Amino acid sequence: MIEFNAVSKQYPTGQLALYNVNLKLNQGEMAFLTGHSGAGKSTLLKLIALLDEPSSGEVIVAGQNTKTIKQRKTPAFRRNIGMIFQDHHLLLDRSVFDNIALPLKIEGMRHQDIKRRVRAALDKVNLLSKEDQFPMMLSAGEKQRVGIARAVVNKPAIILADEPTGNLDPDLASDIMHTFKQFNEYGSTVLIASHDHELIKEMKKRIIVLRKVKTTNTKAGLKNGR
Ligand SMILES: Nc1ncnc2c1ncn2[C@@H]1O[C@H](COP(=O)(O)OP(=O)(O)OP(=O)(O)O)[C@@H](O)[C@H]1O
Repeated sequence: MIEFNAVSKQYPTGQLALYNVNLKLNQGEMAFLTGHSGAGKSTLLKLIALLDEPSSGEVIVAGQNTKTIKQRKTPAFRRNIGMIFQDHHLLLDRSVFDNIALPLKIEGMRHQDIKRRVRAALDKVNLLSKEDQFPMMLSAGEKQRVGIARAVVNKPAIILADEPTGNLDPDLASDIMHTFKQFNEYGSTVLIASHDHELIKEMKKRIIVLRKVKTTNTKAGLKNGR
């Protein structure tokens, strides 16, 4: 489902964020991406979601080399991917329902279908009773769950999460990880970048360790800690 072949990424500043990364994540798999701060975890996720492109090597997602995807096809491609960030990026002046409905409205879906899909997503993250509330009225864990509902409302084949539990206490963090596990059980391929080693171990899924590229030793790359 996701394949990196000899992928390197150098930012225009000259910073080498990834060097010679090889990785394969099968359809329906769930894995954690870990490594020190600056190891390139966010960069790797961005390359999958077409938010940036590799400097060299191939990133293959759902059978397509991301370099060959034309700009006008990018929105359709991204609909296969649900992305969750640590700071959920919710619109504070919109209700929970409207935040989650946004990607479907952009797609031009009919109101009745939007309602059905938003409620199904809210149900999956256990927030059905909060659809009329505004983000300011929610706890940190609830806000994060709204972010997850918005990312999965399109029923994406791939779910990517960048430090989704970074601001949460251990119980809430565990809850969120189990929510991801459920989406994986429904069939989505899930890749989560996280520093939370204890929690990751508890989840008993594959762990991929990214090593920070050292400027003096560009052979550093990715070690697959399966
Ligand atoms: N837009 C950018 N321009 C220049 N350098 C960048 C950019 N984004 C990231 N970097 C650099 O690339 C390297 C990898 O960054 P990245 O954010 O991918 O790491 P990370 O493993 O996600 O780190 P963290 O755990 O701290 O979030 C870092 O040295 C970072 O400073």
